[in-house]
Amino acid sequence: MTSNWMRPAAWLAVLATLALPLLLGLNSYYLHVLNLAWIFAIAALGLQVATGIAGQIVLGQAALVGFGAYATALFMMRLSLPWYAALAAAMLLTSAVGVLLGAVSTRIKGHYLAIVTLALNEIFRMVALNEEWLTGGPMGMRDIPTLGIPALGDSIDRQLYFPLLAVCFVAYGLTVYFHRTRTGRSMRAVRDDEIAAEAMGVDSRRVKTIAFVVCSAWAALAGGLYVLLVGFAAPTNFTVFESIKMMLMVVLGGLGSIAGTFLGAVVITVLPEALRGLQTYYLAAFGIGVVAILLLAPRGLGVIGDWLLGGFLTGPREPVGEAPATPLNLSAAAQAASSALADRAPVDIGGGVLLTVSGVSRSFGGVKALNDVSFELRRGEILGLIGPNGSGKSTMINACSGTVGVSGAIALGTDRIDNRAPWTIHGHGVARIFQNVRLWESMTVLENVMVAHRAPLGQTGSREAHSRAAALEALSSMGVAHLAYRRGGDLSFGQSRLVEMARAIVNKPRLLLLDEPAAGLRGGLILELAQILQHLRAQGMSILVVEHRIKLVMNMCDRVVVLNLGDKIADGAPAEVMNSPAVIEAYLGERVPEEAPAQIVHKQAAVA
Ligand SMILES: Nc1ncnc2c1ncn2[C@@H]1O[C@H](COP(=O)(O)OP(=O)(O)OP(=O)(O)O)[C@@H](O)[C@H]1O
Repeated sequence: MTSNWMRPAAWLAVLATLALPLLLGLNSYYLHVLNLAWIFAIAALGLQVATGIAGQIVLGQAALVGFGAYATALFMMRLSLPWYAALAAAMLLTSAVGVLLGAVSTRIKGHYLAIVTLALNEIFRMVALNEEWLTGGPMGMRDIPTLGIPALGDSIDRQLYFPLLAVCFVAYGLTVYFHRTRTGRSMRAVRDDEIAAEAMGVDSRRVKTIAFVVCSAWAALAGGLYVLLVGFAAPTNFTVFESIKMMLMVVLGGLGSIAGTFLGAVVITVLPEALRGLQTYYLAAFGIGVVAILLLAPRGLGVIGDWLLGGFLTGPREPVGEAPATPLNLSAAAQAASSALADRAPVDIGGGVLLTVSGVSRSFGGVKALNDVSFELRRGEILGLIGPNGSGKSTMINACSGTVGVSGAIALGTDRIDNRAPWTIHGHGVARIFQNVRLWESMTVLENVMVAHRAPLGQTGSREAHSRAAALEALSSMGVAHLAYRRGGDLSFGQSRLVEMARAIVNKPRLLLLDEPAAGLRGGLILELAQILQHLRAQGMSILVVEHRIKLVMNMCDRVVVLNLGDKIADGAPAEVMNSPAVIEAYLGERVPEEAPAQIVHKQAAVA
């Protein structure tokens, strides 16, 4: 716990340290190095957004900086634009390159994308060297008008010291704000787990494109400021070595840490200059210095930077409920559920069909995971989807949520949802939980739920405040509001499961797809969960639930569909289905017609 005065005091110390070089009259060479540090800090910030925040590895940032530098110079020299218009135009043009990179990233992922972005350096070098009429070739562009402000000092480095620092701070401030917006959260969700993000309504293509646009815009700003400071641009200023240096700034600053990036940029720019006295050994000493910092602070300098930013990164924190005495406690939520149920008329499940699955098939190599499966789920119904291991249950949940493609048709009401993007299906009112819990581990529990929330159209007031309130309400209904500010990765399996449930119900979906919701929960909690599902149904949600515990299925479900080796083998009321010889055979591998459900339950108990 830090005292209230420590953070403001640290900020004052940081600001004083930044002002000191100019106030002490440091010579122009050192001021130049620091000016380059502020400029590199902006370029590295762009890289941090794409790589650290959105998880898209970019190894060609220097090419984007160079593109921005040349574009700024060309706009000023060939089109006679004033510097600010040239800089803005260069940022726009480089952002268009970002849009292209975004399009590429939807097709090429991970390390392959890194290789593609590495090629950017070579493409830039070839064009800059060979298109002499445009770029000046190997000699580059010289005599670019620099940005002098004579009133601020005798040399250009003195004049631009504070203005460059101010631009850098504005860029960092905007990015910190962006980090906690809906788009910033979605980016972090895509980075942590893209499949879960898409299933929770995040359009990953859009989010990645925005990340590349921000990355390119900040790169172009850095490139433009660079030519305005030094007055020239040559291919050798923007090589693959510079790209690697910027990646080093991001890694040293801590992947995902905005403030850390600034510290990383300062260290990587200033350290080699400070070690110049070692002459031929200075690069070796620089390398050793970087390794030493990473050994001492494996999470990067962001640990310091993020502490300085404190609440700015996560936004306001409203008080949340006390942690219950036991680690997990659903009883309050279950009690609320049962009293709400007592107040209601019995649910009408005769309100027509909500989900229609017709002739759905899906194969993985030679394995037929689903084979011409058809069934219906009525509005207000809890439909159990059961079957032995490997029978195709999860594949069916994946097909209904858009995570896998299928042949055949799946319709929600009158809308076809088969083979549609997961975020489109989520927009139709379908939410899910995964068999293996998939929270976004680096984000807080509250952020996890807020990512999935969609503010209704015509909503008055702040969308952000509305999302926070809805997320807290969903967490309360699952009895885990007290975990709101814990990191997703710090929860037990059972807690994660309940948070995932809260994330799924935050929009009050029309259809809830639950893949083994009781897995990882203790006995008492399972019964309470069953009560809560009844409550959700009473609120108008229809539920398709995969469950292995037959007793729970018998208690909770209105109807049951049974799969075996991809085929549908039964469909009907639980008791009737459990007495079906085909089901008994599928579960027990033998024909035992009498007391069948009891035997299946008994066998499960023996296995458990
Ligand atoms: N992505 C995939 N790649 C290859 N095979 C897959 C994939 N997903 C599922 N399968 C195969 O499809 C079959 C059905 O799998 P699925 O996970 O849908 O079954 P399940 O009924 O949910 O099983 P469990 O109860 O064990 O979770 C299995 O043979 C599985 O190995």
